[in-house]
Amino acid sequence: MTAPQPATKDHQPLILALPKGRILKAVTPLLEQAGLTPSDDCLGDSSRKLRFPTSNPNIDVVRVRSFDVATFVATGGAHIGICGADVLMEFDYPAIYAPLDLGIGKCRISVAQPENLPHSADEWSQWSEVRAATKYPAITRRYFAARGINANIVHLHGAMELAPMLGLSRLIVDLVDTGSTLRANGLREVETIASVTSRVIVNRTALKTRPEEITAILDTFRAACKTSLPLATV
Ligand SMILES: Nc1ncnc2c1ncn2[C@@H]1O[C@H](COP(=O)(O)OP(=O)(O)OP(=O)(O)O)[C@@H](O)[C@H]1O
Ligand SMILES: O=P(O)(O)OC[C@H]1O[C@H](OP(=O)(O)OP(=O)(O)O)[C@H](O)[C@@H]1O
Repeated sequence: MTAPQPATKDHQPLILALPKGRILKAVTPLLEQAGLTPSDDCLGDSSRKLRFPTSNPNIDVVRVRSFDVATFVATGGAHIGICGADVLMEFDYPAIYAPLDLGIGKCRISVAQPENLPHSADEWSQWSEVRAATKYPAITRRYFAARGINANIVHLHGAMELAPMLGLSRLIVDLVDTGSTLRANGLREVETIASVTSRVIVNRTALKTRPEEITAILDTFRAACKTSLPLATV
């Protein structure tokens, strides 16, 4: 890649949307490898700033909630982003192209229920309705609809594991990695809906209007992934 030239009035920096939290930590070594090190205050919690320059004068980073990364990229507010496949599956935005799996943020999205209930998904074939707590209403509806079951959703934004014990729902649909959060709350995984890793995502229009710059960034991420993948796990 040729040395990046500074952005000018007529040539605005590309915006890369990153999720705060665990993915930001995991992706930092990849950003460094890709020559996109954000300014120091991007990684700390003390700054109230949300937009940061990087070591590449043509690329600025914005730090947003993980679900909002997809929305910023789909609407064109950001040209590129990094987010979990769970978020992409939930929104299914046609404006987003997800060309690169970074292999970080590995987990799965699963259905879980209290340990003391019969735990075979076969039992569900008897049901026409189920109440499920989740922050993934679309994924949950689709999953149960494919089995002929109408899912009544209790839409939460965290602590889904509390829902069955407090009578909000029979099931939850949530992310599982080690399974320790489920176990600590008397739940067990019944079925995996999908495996999840984090992807580099691109706004399709931006890819058409600024193809060389975006392809160059994708190439640097690809190269960075090859060299640092074994270290870059959440
Ligand atoms: N336990 C986990 N193990 C590995 N990856 C995870 C785990 N939980 C979440 N992820 C991945 O990290 C992404 C961000 O999750 P994180 O928990 O950091 O944010 P969040 O709490 O969902 O976001 P916010 O605080 O913005 O609502 C998820 O979309 C998923 O792809
Ligand atoms: O299987 P485990 O290794 O226990 O990981 C699963 C937990 O991780 C995520 O929560 P997170 O830690 O991000 O907290 P929050 O979403 O409730 O804020 C997810 O929502 C589960 O609660």
